[in-house]
Amino acid sequence: MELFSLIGEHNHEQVIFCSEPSCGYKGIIAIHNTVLGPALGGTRFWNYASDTEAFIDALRLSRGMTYKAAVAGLNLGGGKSVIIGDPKTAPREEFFRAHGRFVESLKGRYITAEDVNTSVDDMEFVAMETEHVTGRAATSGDPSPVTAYGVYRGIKAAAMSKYGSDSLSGKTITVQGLGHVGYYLCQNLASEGARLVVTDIDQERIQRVVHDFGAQAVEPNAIYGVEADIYAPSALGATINDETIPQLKVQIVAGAANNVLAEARHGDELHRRGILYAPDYVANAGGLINVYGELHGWTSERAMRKAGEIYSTLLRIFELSEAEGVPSYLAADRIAEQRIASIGKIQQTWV
Ligand SMILES: NC(=O)C1=CN([C@@H]2O[C@H](COP(=O)(O)OP(=O)(O)OC[C@H]3O[C@@H](n4cnc5c(N)ncnc54)[C@H](O)[C@@H]3O)[C@@H](O)[C@H]2O)C=CC1
Ligand SMILES: O=C(O)CCC(=O)C(=O)O
Repeated sequence: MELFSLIGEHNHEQVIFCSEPSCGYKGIIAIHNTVLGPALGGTRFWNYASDTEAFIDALRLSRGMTYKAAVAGLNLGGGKSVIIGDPKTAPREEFFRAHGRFVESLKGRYITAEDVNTSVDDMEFVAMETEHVTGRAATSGDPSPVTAYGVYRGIKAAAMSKYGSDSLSGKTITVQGLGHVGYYLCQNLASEGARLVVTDIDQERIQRVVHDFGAQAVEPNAIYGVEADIYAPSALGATINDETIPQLKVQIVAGAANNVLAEARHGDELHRRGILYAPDYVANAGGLINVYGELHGWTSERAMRKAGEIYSTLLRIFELSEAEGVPSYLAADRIAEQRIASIGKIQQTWV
């Protein structure tokens, strides 16, 4: 593997490999682009099969954050970090304080927060070593309810574009992943009368959603073939791929997961089949909006209001996609790239 060719493929600015042998901590911090501001993105804790897999995940996730911040109109760049290890057995305080020290070494170029398998409690350990951490207990807390609300608004926008009405009452929605975001997403959807078909690899999480929202559960791999209106991927990425696309019997794909498309060409394929795709980084920007508030005077009302705007942002993207005859993921990318380019030019003036 040629490291610099991978870093150069999407113009990442910086990647740091971090190690603390005393506790076995191994982490990677990837900064994709800081034209709009410091790179903000959560920390994912995952038992990666290889260091290469972790490295590529950090690259893909951090790039997504650049686009997410740009389209949401935030003054943030894109970054993300991953910790390699078993989240069930690793010593939390040692790992997250070690991670915090490496975040601190970047002096604010990278700001962290929660992601898969990391919690508000973990961020408190990070905060013992650096101030460049958000999603703190005393301020904005767990971003997941805001992320879920934004995804819910995104699903409604997709319904409006596809069906001419944004009502989700009576619609069948499949939800994959019932963790921090997935649970609250189901709550939002159920409260509007949607019929939920759900899956997870964790039985307890399934039972909670079946019990609380009357959802029907299916096996993890059966979710793709369920006849439904909308598929909401809300676990890990790359679930829209060569294997799953032919199984889909839905009209809309809109969920919380980052990097839903295994490759860009899978977005082209959804478009070709007439399946409306709400670009992941647009639909799931609520968490970023929430933690961004921590840098600029956070209030719950402001975060929810701004996350609600995901509805109009997505409608704009769907309109652009239709007007220009391009897939929705490309329309979103264009909006992000235009903002980064134009603000980048303004900032060339020395002040
Ligand atoms: N937490 C947040 O505010 C934000 C999260 N996201 C993204 O949303 C997704 C979910 O995040 P969280 O809910 O925070 O993570 P989480 O770790 O709380 O939940 C993920 C859930 O997915 C399940 N899962 C894993 N593999 C699966 C599979 N193959 N099939 C079915 N279920 C599976 C896990 O058991 C877990 O319940 C991730 O892709 C994350 O990057 C994006 C923006 C913000
Ligand atoms: O929501 C968060 O925890 C911070 C932002 C982030 O990492 C994400 O949107 O994926």
